[in-house]
Amino acid sequence: MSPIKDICITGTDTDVGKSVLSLLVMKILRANGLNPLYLKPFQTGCHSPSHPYSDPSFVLTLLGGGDESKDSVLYCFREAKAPYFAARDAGKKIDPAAFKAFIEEKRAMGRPLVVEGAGGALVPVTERLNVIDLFAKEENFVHIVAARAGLGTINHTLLTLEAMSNRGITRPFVVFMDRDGATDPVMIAEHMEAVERITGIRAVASIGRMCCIETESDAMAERLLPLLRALGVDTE
Ligand SMILES: Nc1ncnc2c1ncn2[C@@H]1O[C@H](COP(=O)(O)OP(=O)(O)OP(=O)(O)O)[C@@H](O)[C@H]1O
Ligand SMILES: C[C@H](N)[C@@H](CCCCCC(=O)O)NC(=O)O
Ligand SMILES: [Mg+2]
Repeated sequence: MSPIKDICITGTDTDVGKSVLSLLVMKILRANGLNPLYLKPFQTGCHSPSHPYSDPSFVLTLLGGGDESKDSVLYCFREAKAPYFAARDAGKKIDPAAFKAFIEEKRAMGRPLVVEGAGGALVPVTERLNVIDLFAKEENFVHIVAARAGLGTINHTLLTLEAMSNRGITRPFVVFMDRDGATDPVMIAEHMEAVERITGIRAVASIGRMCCIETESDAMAERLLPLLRALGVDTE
């Protein structure tokens, strides 16, 4: 058993910064004495899990240490599409039971899991199930929503939280990602205010643009300390 709950990272969209947030979560967990395992069960748009454009390559290279990228992916499909369509193009189907078994196998390693979705919450993985359906079926996960920081995010964030709530995920954490560094901090505060007023969920952090992720991510990861405390990790 890992000392904290495993973590699922869902997005309000593709390209919002889930992989960057996964990296920061991995870093802050490591900095606080844990040995997390990053998983990207459904990777699309790549030839192989260790392809330089894959999310595991991005996260694990910046994290340093051994290359676990092959072990962190369950399905990898070449087309840069929703997993269901990318699998279909390859003449394959994604099996939800295989996803469950994959998570169980990784859990048995006793390391906290950091599991990144693919695209946004409602992206299809099978004909009938989407990313958040599969995540919601797993017990004892905490859920983090990576939300874009810019204008339009109130709507996308609330829709995502509603979809999660409809599947029994009622208390996710929200992190606003200012990927382009273009959003006025006052506006980000307003996004947080709107989300909290309407859902009761308080955003735990906002992440600013890093000009160089390699050199700035350690410091940026510190912004997730409130999240760690909420997860019950003893922080130094
Ligand atoms: N805070 C940030 N500072 C600098 N660059 C960022 C930041 N957040 C995200 N990016 C960049 O934005 C792009 C999209 O981010 P990322 O790959 O994390 O998105 P994603 O949500 O994981 O997408 P996908 O759905 O493909 O998994 C990447 O090039 C990433 O390096
Ligand atoms: C190709 C992207 N990078 C991503 C899949 C995004 C699907 C978005 C589908 C949609 O919402 O229209 N793949 C992935 O995260 O592995
Ligand atoms: Mg990603």
